[in-house]
Amino acid sequence: MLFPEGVAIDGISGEVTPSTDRYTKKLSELSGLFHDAAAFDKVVAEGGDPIAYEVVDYRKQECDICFGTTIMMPGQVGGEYFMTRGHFHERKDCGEGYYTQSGEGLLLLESREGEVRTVEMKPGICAFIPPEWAHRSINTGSEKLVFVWFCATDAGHDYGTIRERGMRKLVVERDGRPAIIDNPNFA
Ligand SMILES: O=P(O)(O)OC[C@H]1O[C@H](O)[C@H](O)[C@@H](O)[C@@H]1O
Ligand SMILES: [Fe+2]
Repeated sequence: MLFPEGVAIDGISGEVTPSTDRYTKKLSELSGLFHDAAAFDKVVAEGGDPIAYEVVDYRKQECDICFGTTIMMPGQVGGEYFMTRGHFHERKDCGEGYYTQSGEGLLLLESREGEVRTVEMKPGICAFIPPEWAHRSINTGSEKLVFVWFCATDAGHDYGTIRERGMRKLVVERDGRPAIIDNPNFA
């Protein structure tokens, strides 16, 4: 039987207390994601394989909804900002919400039909991710980007589609500001 509880979420650190699970993605685990492979190898080697992001869950299998935080470090690879892998949900009826607590970023979304949208990520903005839109978050700031996400417990992740062909757009720094450009490697 499940019991109600208040879960503390620290909007600066992203810590969830109590949490049920967590994982850390080191930059080296994101091989193939960034357009500049040589720059990627260099940042991994010279930066001591930094943490790119961490995900902390509050998830109970006996319940339909779950939530947690994603804590994204600032950083760049060949001018491209640190980002998450990006995924569609396995369940085609499942959307998601991302409520930014601190930092600044861009949520890059791509529909199955190939339409691209971005939603600004900053404190006070809750991004609505409809079903069947792939989503990738990108830390465009110089601080941690911390957001609370909530979705169906069994939404599932389809990483393969984005891993194999990338997303249509990249988010890079141009003149000190984020710019959305065509992905030259999009296949
Ligand atoms: O799973 P990624 O695409 O690497 O993104 C990292 C994580 O971001 C958010 O927290 C989502 O709600 C998670 O479901 C996702 O796993
Ligand atoms: Fe998701």
